[in-house]
Amino acid sequence: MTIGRFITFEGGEGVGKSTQAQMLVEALRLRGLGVVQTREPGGTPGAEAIRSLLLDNSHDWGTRAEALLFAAARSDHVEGLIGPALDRGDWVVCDRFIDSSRAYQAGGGEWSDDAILSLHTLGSHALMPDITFLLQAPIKEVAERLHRRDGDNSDRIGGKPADYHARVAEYFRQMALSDAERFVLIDASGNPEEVHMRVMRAMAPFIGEGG
Ligand SMILES: Nc1ncnc2c1ncn2[C@@H]1O[C@H](COP(=O)(O)OP(=O)(O)OP(=O)(O)O)[C@@H](O)[C@H]1O
Ligand SMILES: Cc1cn([C@H]2C[C@H](O)[C@@H](COP(=O)(O)O)O2)c(=O)[nH]c1=O
Repeated sequence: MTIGRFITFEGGEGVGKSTQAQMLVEALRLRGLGVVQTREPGGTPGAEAIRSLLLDNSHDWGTRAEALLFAAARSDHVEGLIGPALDRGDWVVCDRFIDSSRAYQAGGGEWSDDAILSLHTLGSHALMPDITFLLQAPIKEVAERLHRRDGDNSDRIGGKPADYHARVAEYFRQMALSDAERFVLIDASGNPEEVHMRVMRAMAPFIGEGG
């Protein structure tokens, strides 16, 4: 008998989070588990509306408004979807969560980690994932994937300068190193099936396949 777990995928733009989240959801469902698949910013109608505001290139939000909007979207998402799913005993697989705010708005931006976590306490009862997969792959490989998918287009945050994204990547890495119980570092290079195998190897103890 397994209990529902809250699993998040984190990492920089285009590293393969959505692809791996989808593959994990299918693998868990094949094992008969109830799984809710979701993403941030978004996941509920209210949070999806905030997503459009945040990522649309038509308005350049200041760093304060940006962090507050991400926290507001997350609050609606936790209250409307994630919390109820976990209460039912379902598994939740989420593409990005609080660690993205820590990496992008604190690591890449001007907020402190404490400030971001305080907003999370106010907005979302400080809910933390049970397992966080941090996907990492060489910049060149990821750039090729992004170019194949998006051409020269990017959203407001994806289009920020390379040094911003380098700070975000380093912050993700530091978070993972300082919380090795929750984070699992995944080598996201190679084809999607190879990456999925690495994720499933790390999942084995949680789904009773640890041998
Ligand atoms: N292991 C892989 N090898 C090659 N291509 C991949 C791999 N994983 C994902 N892709 C492709 O790379 C692109 C980015 O993948 P995906 O959308 O899963 O990344 P993401 O991290 O969720 O992106 P974003 O940060 O923009 O949401 C997609 O076109 C996807 O099909
Ligand atoms: C949750 C969250 C996200 N972001 C940024 C990261 C990305 O640039 C976009 C989300 O789009 P994608 O579908 O994952 O590419 O938003 C952020 O800055 N802070 C956050 O908390």
